[in-house]
Amino acid sequence: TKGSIVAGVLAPHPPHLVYAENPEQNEPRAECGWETLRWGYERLRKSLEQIEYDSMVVLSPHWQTYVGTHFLGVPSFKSLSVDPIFPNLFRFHYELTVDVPLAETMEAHAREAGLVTKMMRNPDFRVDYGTIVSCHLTRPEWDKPIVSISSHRATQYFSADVMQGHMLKLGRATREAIEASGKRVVLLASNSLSHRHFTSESEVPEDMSREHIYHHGQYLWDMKMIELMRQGRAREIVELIPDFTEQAVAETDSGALTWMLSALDFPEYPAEVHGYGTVIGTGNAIVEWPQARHGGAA
Ligand SMILES: N=c1ccccoc1=O
Ligand SMILES: [Fe+2]
Repeated sequence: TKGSIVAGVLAPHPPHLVYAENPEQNEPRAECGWETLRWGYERLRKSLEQIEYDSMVVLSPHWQTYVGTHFLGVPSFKSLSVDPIFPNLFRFHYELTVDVPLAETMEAHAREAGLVTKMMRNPDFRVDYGTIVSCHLTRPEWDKPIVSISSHRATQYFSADVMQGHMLKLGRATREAIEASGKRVVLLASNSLSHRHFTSESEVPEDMSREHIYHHGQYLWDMKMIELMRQGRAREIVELIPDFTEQAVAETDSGALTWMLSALDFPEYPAEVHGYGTVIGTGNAIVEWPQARHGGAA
């Protein structure tokens, strides 16, 4: 049977959200924090309970590669992930499985589409925190295999437009690979939206009296992009991403959102916004494109 993408999710990865959840895998403990976003992830999880799927595929801005797009290619990983900037918030003992056959099919389709690709075969590789946070908040049971895709640095090396071109191709290749695999897959674009942020931390990191958008202009950009999502205007979102990336210092620089909307073939139905909130001043939206409820696969 032909495989399908059953949902696409904008699934931001601030480690603060895992810190505040107090899961047993994370060493630090919090007294509260970022509840509106965490409730948004609860609404997402409830929505995803309605669908059957085999694997999750995530593109993470925090697995940064400099020569092409890499795919995790080892069946499982078990280690400790310490956030390089927030070791006081995120020291997470992860144990995960990888859908290596699906990753290999994706890598082959991407390579045939002319992209520079590589399978990552190092069993001692430390999985990045963006992959871990987005997968944990989407599926804390950790009972589904994942594929993790790196973000290359075309935006920084060349421009946001060069990144767009690569990600449009990678999205199409992802869709074709999933269809060929026969699997039901949820895609996760693991990025924040506007990304100017505070450079000093409160005495109590989860002190929500200190949490707010960094700058009014960032908020206006976030609301513009979210409104297009709600109106089912994915193509216009993608066309705006280079300006959004540059003017809101947005984490769409990673290519993750472009990749996902391309893989979904630019849905024209309204996306479901499960929540929006700031984390150290950055804008974060949890948004679901329920593909299976709109005529199935992309
Ligand atoms: N994108 C992020 C946003 C906010 C806070 C921390 O880490 C992140 O990686
Ligand atoms: Fe990030």
